Amino acid sequence: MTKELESLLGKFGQDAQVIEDSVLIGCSDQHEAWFALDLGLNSSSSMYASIPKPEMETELRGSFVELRKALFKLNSMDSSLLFTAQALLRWHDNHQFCSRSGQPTKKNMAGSKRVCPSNKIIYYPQMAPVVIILVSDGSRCLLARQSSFPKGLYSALAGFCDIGECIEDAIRREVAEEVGLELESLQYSASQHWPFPNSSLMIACHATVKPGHTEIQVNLRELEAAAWFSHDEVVTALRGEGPYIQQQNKTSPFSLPPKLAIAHQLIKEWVEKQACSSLPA
Ligand SMILES: NC(=O)C1=CN([C@@H]2O[C@H](COP(=O)(O)OP(=O)(O)OC[C@H]3O[C@@H](n4cnc5c(N)ncnc54)[C@H](OP(=O)(O)O)[C@@H]3O)[C@@H](O)[C@H]2O)C=CC1
Ligand SMILES: [Mg+2]
Repeated sequence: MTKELESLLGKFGQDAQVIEDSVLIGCSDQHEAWFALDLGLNSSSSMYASIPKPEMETELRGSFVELRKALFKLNSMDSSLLFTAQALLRWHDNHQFCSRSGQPTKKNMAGSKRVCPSNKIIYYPQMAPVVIILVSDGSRCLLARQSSFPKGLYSALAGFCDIGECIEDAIRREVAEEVGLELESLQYSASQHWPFPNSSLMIACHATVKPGHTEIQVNLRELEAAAWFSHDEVVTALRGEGPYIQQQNKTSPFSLPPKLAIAHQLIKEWVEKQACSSLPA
């Protein structure tokens, strides 16, 4: 495989030395190590900037796709490898220098850390903890959208944990800040590594509001809109069949995050719980 990569880089006039910038992202069932290498095709300042993207696509008989867009097509194993690759390669790119000495840092072979040769400080890749919460009032769930989301897409509330905060406090604060609601109960669901915008550890929970306390006050500095959605509306959106919703005098199909996003799993879990609780005893 290294030979194939050397020959590919050679075709584009690149030195095989760049392979040393690769990072270990996993291993196959047959114990073959998998590495990722950033060819820097999108960066004008990169040392690989001379590699023309269209020619590389022709050579590899494929096309480069933005990772966020690929989310709609990938399976969970490929996405997990690509998420690790994206997060780790970006971390190395952003930690080229020691923040104490200003000297260049050096990557270890696997790419699991960088060391400053002058003062021996070790830098490890970091993930920011982010809480993601699906709030329910018993029969409806609360979904919100930011202006940067694709039209009509609503997701669960999310936010970065502040320093010194536990997960429970971060959840209660984020929900209060973004929609002005007070939570009654919390239940952990699952977690996910998420490489956007940098490496985050998404911690997903279900939450319920105090009975009768359902009035939303949308914080328009953080969100474009937030609303309660019924079980039927969410089921229809999960099937990809709308319904249409009114948004800034325009109608857009109401849609939910892609299957690989933990928000999708939280929403699906909520729908299943609702269906079970409505069954006759
Ligand atoms: N996988 C999934 O299913 C989902 C993932 N997400 C992810 O969750 C993340 C957080 O959601 P979001 O609602 O944006 O968060 P927040 O509600 O915390 O709002 C984002 C703001 O928080 C501040 N902030 C605090 N700490 C950080 C940090 N470590 N990195 C970046 N910004 C920070 C920034 O404010 P300032 O600019 O004022 O400094 C930023 O603009 C997003 O990155 C998103 O990709 C969200 C929904 C679903
Ligand atoms: Mg938020």
